Amino acid sequence: MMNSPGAAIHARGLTAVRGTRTVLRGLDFSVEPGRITGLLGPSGCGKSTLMRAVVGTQAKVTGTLDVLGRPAGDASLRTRIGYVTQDPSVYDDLTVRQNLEYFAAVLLPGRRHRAARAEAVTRAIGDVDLTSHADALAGNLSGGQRSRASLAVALLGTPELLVLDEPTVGLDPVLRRDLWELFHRIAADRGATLLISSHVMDEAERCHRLLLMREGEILADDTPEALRRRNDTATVEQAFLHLVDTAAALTAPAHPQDQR
Ligand SMILES: Nc1ncnc2c1ncn2[C@@H]1O[C@H](COP(=O)(O)OP(=O)(O)OP(=O)(O)O)[C@@H](O)[C@H]1O
Repeated sequence: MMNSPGAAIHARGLTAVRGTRTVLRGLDFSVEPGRITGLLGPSGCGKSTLMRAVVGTQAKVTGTLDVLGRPAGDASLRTRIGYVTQDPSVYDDLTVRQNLEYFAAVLLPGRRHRAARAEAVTRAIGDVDLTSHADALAGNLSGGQRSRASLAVALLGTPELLVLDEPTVGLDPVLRRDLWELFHRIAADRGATLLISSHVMDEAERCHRLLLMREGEILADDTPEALRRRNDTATVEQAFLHLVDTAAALTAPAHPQDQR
C-alpha cells in the first residue's frame, strides 16, 4: 500500500538539459498517490526525460524533485519504484518464468528468500495474465505479451510507484484496453501510483489525472473531465489542441516583422 503522505511526486522548477538543449523547462507539478496520472504530449516534448528524472536515471536535472517523500534517485527508492522503458526489458532466450526468476534473484537474493522469490514470480506472472505462457520463450511472444512480461518484471517488488513509458505503443485496441484494465486494478487493489506516458490522446480519457506537455513545458495539470469542461470541448484531444493554439498565440510576436 502507498504509505507516503501527500504527493507521490512533487516537482518545483524541474529543469533537465540533454546535450546543449534544455528539454524540461522549470516544471511545477504534483502527482496524486494511488491514482493513474497520464503524461501526454507529442513525440519529443520531454515525456521520457521527465520519467527518467523521476526514477533517477537522468543526468543534468536541477530544481526540486521529491518521489515518495525522498529526493529522486535516492537509493532507498530503488525497490519502491517499478520502471518500464520503451525498450523490451526481457531476455528473448529465456522463458517468461526464467526471466522473472532472474530479476527476482537480483531483487531478493540469497537462499533465505527462496520461497518469497517463487511467490513473487508466480504472483507477477498472474498479475499480467501470462500464466498460460509462463514457459514460453520471451522471443516467441507477441508484442502485447512481451509488454506484459516487461510489466511483470516491474511488478515483482510490489512497487508503490509504477512509471510506464508508452506501455501500449504498437498494441491493438483489445490489448490496449486489457492493459488499461490491469493498470486500474493495480491502482485500485494495491493503492499504487501509476505515471503512464502516451502520445495517443484517447488514452487520456482512461486516466484519473493528466499532465499535458508540449516542448518541455506543462500546458495543463487537471482531470480529463475538468480539461474538457474548462476548454469547452468534447474530448481531451480537442482540449489539448485548444491549449496548444492558445499557448502559440501567446508566444507569437505581436508584429510579424519582429520575426526578422
Ligand atoms: N541524448 C540526447 N541529447 C540531446 N537531446 C536529446 C537526447 N535525447 C533526447 N533528446 C531530445 O530531448 C527531447 C525530449 O526527448 P524525450 O525522449 O524526453 O521526448 P518524448 O516526449 O519522450 O518523445 P517520444 O514520445 O518520441 O518518446 C527531444 O527533443 C529529443 O530530441
